[in-house]
Amino acid sequence: MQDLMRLWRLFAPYRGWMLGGFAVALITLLANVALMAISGWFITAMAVAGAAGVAMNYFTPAAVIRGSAIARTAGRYFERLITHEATLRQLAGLRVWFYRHLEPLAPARLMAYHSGDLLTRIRSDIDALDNLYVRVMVPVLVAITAGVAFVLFTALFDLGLALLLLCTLLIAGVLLPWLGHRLGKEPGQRIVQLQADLRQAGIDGTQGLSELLVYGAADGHARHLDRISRALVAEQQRMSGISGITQAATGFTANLTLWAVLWLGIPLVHDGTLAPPQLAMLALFSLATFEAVAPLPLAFQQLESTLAAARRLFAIVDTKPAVTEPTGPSPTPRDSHIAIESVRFHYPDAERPVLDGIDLDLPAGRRVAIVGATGSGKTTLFNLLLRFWEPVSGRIRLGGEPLEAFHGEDLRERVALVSQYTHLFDASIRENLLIAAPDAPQGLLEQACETAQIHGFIAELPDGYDTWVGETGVRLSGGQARRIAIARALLRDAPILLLDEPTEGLDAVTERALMDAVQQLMVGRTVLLITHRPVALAQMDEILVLDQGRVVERGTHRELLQAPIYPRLLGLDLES
Ligand SMILES: Nc1ncnc2c1ncn2[C@@H]1O[C@H](COP(=O)(O)OP(=O)(O)OP(=O)(O)O)[C@@H](O)[C@H]1O
Repeated sequence: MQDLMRLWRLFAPYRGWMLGGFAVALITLLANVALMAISGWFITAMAVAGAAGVAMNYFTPAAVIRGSAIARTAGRYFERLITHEATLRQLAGLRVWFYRHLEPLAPARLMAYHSGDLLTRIRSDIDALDNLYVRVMVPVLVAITAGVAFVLFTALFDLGLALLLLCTLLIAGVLLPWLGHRLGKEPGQRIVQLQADLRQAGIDGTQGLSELLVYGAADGHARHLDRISRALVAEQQRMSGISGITQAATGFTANLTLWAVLWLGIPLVHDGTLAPPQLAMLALFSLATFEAVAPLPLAFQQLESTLAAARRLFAIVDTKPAVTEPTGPSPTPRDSHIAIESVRFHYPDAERPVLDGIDLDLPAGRRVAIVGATGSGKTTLFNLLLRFWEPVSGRIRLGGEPLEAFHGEDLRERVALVSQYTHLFDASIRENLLIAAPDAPQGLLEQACETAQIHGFIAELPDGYDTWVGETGVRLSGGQARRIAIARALLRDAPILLLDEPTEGLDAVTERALMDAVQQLMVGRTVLLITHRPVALAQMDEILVLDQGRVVERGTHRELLQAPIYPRLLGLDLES
C-alpha cells in the first residue's frame, strides 16, 4: 500500500490526464451497458406490442441505441488516446525522476549494481509501471463507480435483483481479483527477478564472449541462459494458468447472474411487478455490467510484478549518496593548489583503511607522481579528489577552500582525467571529442588532436572526424583511444590534470610518443600522475610511494632510485 501511495504521489503532475482517462473509460462502459439494456428492452417491447397489435414509438429508443453505439465507439477511441497519453507522460516523468536520483549515486554507489541490472531498472522496471494506471487504477475506479450505479439502477426495479447483482459483482470484482493477486504474487515477483537475471546474463555473455570462447565456457553460459529462460517461461505459464482460471470464473459468474435474474425475474413478471420488456432489459443489463469487473482479476494478478518493479526503483532512489552536496553555491578557489591533509579513508564495510593519513601539498603548476603496488590506494585517492567519495577524516583543499564546499559538477569542471581505460561512445570521433567542450569549433578539435598526435591518423580516415568509433571504441587501438582522451583533456582546458596510468599496456615506442603528448598536456597545469613507467616518472617534480594507504617514500626519481621500495616497484632491482 505504501508503495502504491508513493507512486500515486509521483503521478501528481499527470492527475488531470489520469482523471480524463477515467471519465472517458466510465462513459464508454456506461454507453456499452446502456446499449445492451435498451436493445433488450426494445426488441422485447416491439415483440409484445406486435403480439398485442398496438403501435409504439420506436424512434426514441432507436435513437438512444444509435447514440449509445456512437458514444461507445468514440469513447473507446478517446479512452485509448487519453489513457495512453497519461501513461506515456507518467513514464517520461518517471525516467527523469529516476535519472535525477541516479546521478548523485554515480559512480560510488552504483558500483554495487551490474550494468545489466541498472539497464533493466531504467527500461523494463519503469515500463512495467504503465500497468498501474491503465490496468489497475482506471479499471478499479471505473468498476467501483459504475458498480454502485448499476446496483442502484437495478434497485429502482426490484431490491432482490439489486442484491443479487451486488453479490455477483462482488464475487467477480473483489473475490476473484483477491484470488488472482494471492496466486499471482509469488510468480509475479519471480518473473521480475528472472527477467532481470536473463538480461544480466545476456549482457555478461555478450561482453565476455571472447573469454567464454577462449576458455571453452560458451556452452556452459548458454546452458545457464537456458535455465533462466526455462524458469521464466514456467512462471509465465503459471501466470497464464491463473489468469485463465479467473477469466473463466468471471465469465461463469456473469452467465450465472443472467440465469439467476431470469429465474428471480419471471415470477415478478407473473405478479405484475415487472413488465416483460423490463425483465429482458435487466437480464441483458446484468450480463453487460460484468464488463466493469472483468479486467480486475488480471490487473490484481499482475499488480505484484508491477509493485516489485516499483520497489526495485525505490531501492536505488532511496540509496544515500556517498557524498553530500553543499547547500550553498561553490566557492571560488584562489588557484589550483591542492592540499591533502591527514586524509584517512575506508570503503563501507571494509575492515582496514585504504588511505591511512595521507599528506600532500601540490602547489599550482607542480607535477607529482604516485607509485604503489596494486591495491595500495592510488585510484582511491583520485576518487577522493574528484569527490566521488569523501574522506572519513582529514581534509582536502582546493585553492584554500575545503573540497566538501564544492558541488561535484563545479569541482570536476576544474579537473581533466586521462586513465588507462578511455570510454569512447558509440558515436563519431568528433562527437567523442565534443563531450569535453560541446561548443568547440573544428579548428580547436584539430589543434587538440594535433597536440595529442592523433590528427594525422584521423585525417587519413575516409570519413575523417566523422568516422564512427563503434561501441566502447572498438575501431581504435588502445594507444589511439588514449590519444583521444588526451585531446579531450586539452579541449577541457582544466587547470588540474589527473593521469591514471595513461601509458599502461602500451609498447615502449607508443609509450614514448604518448608521453610527448602528455608532456604538452601537463604544461601550466597542476598534475597528479599514477604510473610505474620510469620514462614518465623522470619528468615529475616529486614522487610519492604509497604502501597500504601510507606514504612510505617521497623524493625525485633520481633520489628514490636509492630508496628500498621504489626501485622494486619499478622492477629496476631485477634489471641490475
Ligand atoms: N568500490 C570499492 N569498494 C570496496 N573496496 C574497494 C573499492 N574500490 C577499491 N577497493 C579496494 O581498495 C583498495 C585500493 O584500491 P585502489 O583501486 O585505490 O588501488 P590501486 O592502488 O589504484 O590499485 P591498482 O594499481 O591495481 O589500480 C583495494 O584493496 C580494493 O580492493
